[in-house]
Amino acid sequence: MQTTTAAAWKGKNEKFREISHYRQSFPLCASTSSRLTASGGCFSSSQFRVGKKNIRILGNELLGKQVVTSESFSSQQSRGRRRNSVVRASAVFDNLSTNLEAIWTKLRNQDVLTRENVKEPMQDIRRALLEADVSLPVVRKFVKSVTEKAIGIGVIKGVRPDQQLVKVVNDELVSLMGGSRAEIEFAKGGPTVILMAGLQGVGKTTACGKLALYFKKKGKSVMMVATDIYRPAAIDQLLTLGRQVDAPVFEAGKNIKPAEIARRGLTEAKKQKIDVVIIDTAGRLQVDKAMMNELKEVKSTVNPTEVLLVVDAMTGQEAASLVAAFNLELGITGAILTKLDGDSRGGAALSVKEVSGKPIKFVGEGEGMTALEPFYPDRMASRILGMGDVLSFVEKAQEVMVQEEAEEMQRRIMEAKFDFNDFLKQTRNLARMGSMGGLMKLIPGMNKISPQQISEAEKSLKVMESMINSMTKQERENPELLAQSPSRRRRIAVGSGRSQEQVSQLVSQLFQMRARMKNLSTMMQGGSVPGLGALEEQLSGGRKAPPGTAKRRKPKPGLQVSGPARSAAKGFGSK
Ligand SMILES: Nc1nc2c(ncn2[C@@H]2O[C@H](COP(=O)(O)OP(=O)(O)OP(=O)(O)O)[C@@H](O)[C@H]2O)c(=O)[nH]1
Repeated sequence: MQTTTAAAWKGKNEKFREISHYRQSFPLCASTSSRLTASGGCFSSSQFRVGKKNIRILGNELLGKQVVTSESFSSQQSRGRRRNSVVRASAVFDNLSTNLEAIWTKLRNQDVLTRENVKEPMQDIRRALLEADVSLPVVRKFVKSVTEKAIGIGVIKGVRPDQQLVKVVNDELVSLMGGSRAEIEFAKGGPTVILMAGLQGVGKTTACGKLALYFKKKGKSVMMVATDIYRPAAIDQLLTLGRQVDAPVFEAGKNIKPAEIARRGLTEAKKQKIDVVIIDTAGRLQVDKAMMNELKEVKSTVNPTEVLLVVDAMTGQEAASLVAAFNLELGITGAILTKLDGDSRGGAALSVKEVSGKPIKFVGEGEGMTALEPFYPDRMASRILGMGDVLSFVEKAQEVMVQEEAEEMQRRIMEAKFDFNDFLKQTRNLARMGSMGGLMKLIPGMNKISPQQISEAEKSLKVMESMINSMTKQERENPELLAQSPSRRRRIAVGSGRSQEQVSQLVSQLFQMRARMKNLSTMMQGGSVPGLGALEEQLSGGRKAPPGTAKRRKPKPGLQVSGPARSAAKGFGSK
């Protein structure tokens, strides 16, 4: 039978915690009318009043912490039918997925994505994300970034604008959730120590058991350490879970400081040559000084490899703020998002990384010990959009387009016809790909470029774009006109708000690029790529002034190009 947990009642969480604790601490139920069994469970059919609702308890489970209610039972029954892990996580995003689906249809009759026609879908996306309980600053940033990327795409042959938008939204969702999977760090020597932190009832102890099983399946030996000396039955709960997953639990009773228990546990684990030590800690109703100090003490005592904050998905964007707060106070390495199988709207999964800077490392999707999965941003994004086939179709079409463009570009390069239109197209292609970083990595020999150099290059490309936009059609197609005419260069400088020196430099760079690219293509045919150093220099923002530009001590009105570009630039320049 499926069960709903005490904490699984959004908004009634705390009440249920109380009930849960009553059930462990006192022989009477919270309703005062039902007696508890000796083991802490209710007799069946007890009544609770939570808010305005009467909740009837139908049965009790392990450790008196799980309750099946009349209300939860029917909804759980229908949910139970869909109980494989993929579908369970999708269920969290059901609303968001449905809302997004409706949005794509609004673009069906468009030819291309423009600032105007994406406006309405973007407002809808904004609303859908807010409804999913994603935090407002995150939503704003997301919408801005999707808009910019969407309108920069242009036409991709055979791909509809709505499909393009799906792809952009997918890519942005992935990057919002951290890009790639954040793995658990393992200690270089000695046991890997994982310190678990979190508020009361979020699923810390359960997550300890789940993690223990996860590592055991990976062939590691695991020990759990019980340092929650405050909650009655917390130690028993961990011992039971330990038996369930077949992992030893270190406990030293309740009359000893948590940091000392942790220290002794670690010593014992070292003695037994245990690979992974998971330390369960006490939760509080809210972040308070005493809790933080205690955690800090445990942390400094055991020097953990990982500090994982367990947060409840049902608290939505609050979960994200909590991760940020704990990170500031304690310093954490990541989060475990629990109860993603519940009625949450998914906002936490989307907000945590952006709000806190810390990744979600695992998600809990049920009460059972196997209901824990590593968090993969790309898989989660696909689940939200549910459009895997559209995504791969757009990717394929983009590849084909890039290839066709590349072939055309290559032809023009070979013929030394690379002009300012090509230059602009390339600049826009780079922008369309999000960041130059991704592209650079694909070019052999270019992956050594630092992110700072890439961002400088991106800035410098923007400057270039502004100057090219001030050129006439003729000048773009025929850069020789600019090389020969200082007055044209002056006009462009005024029009683009740049200096004449910058315009001269740009013109000079184009000729150098022409020559180098020609060089490059000849070399590539011969199998070597020695010209990349020069290209790298070009793209890193022209830090070194190209020879023959206005950076020379005595700028000349015409342009001269030296080095490898000399042959191509021959004939242009000077008055
Ligand atoms: N549905 C669902 N329930 C969960 C999940 N993780 C934990 N729970 C349930 O949430 C309740 C609280 O879990 P615990 O592990 O006891 O929470 P805790 O954070 O250790 O609580 P304290 O020790 O009091 O701070 C239990 O009933 C768990 O079965 C999950 O991923 N999904």
